[in-house]
Amino acid sequence: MRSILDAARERPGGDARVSVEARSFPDAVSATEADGRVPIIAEVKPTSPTTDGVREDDPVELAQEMVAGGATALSVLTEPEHFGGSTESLSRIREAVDVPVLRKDFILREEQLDAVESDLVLLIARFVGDDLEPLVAAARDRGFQPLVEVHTREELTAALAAGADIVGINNRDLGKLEVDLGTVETLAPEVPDDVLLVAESGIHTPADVRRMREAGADALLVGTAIMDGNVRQNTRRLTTST
Ligand SMILES: O=P(O)(O)OC[C@@H](O)[C@@H](O)c1c[nH]c2ccccc12
Repeated sequence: MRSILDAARERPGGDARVSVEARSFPDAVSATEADGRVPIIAEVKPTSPTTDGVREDDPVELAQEMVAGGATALSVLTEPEHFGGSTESLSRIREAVDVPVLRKDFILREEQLDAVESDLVLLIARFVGDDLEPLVAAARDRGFQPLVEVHTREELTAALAAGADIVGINNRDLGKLEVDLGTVETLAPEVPDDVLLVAESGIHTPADVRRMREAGADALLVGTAIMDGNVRQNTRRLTTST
């Protein structure tokens, strides 16, 4: 199989520039907090390089179950070759729910932002390098709320310099694929208070949720632990683990 990045480099952009009216993620996070729940971004991830098997259920039904379980927002993989995602399922999901939807993909070039509408769009600092600042601006110009993903202190510095106001700290090292929840604990103190901090990956139990919240995460991005089994119950268990 081609590497994720080789595949991403060749993926086309959209035919026309999109202009989205984004559902506010910060507002959704505040509303969840006011409701006494933990803000969780639940991820629709049919498969991944670190998961066994493929989940064949209708992605729209999975998404609706996540919202019924109290998810604040959804993350939808649109990468086709390694994660079983599609831009089409993202569009169908976004139509079917009211919560903000994050497009999870490996965007490297501005035109790739035009492949599909979403509320948030993921930009991975490690992969975009020096293009981060122009991509953040290009995403905002289209109405997207960019979520900039980092894993190291250098990437966090670059994300803040690029003007990111929603930062995801990935506990998974995308090079080695190893997960360490200590990543968020180490880097969270460096994130300014006016930046929304999302803890990503490797969060499985209510104890993990509490640990990431204590470290300072405003919201948590959870894939595997929600996709594995009863999606609504799994989401509920994590959104109520205060
Ligand atoms: O399944 P997990 O460990 O809960 O992780 C979810 C999410 O953080 C992970 O899918 C992810 C984080 N960053 C990414 C970048 C690309 C693809 C996937 C990801």
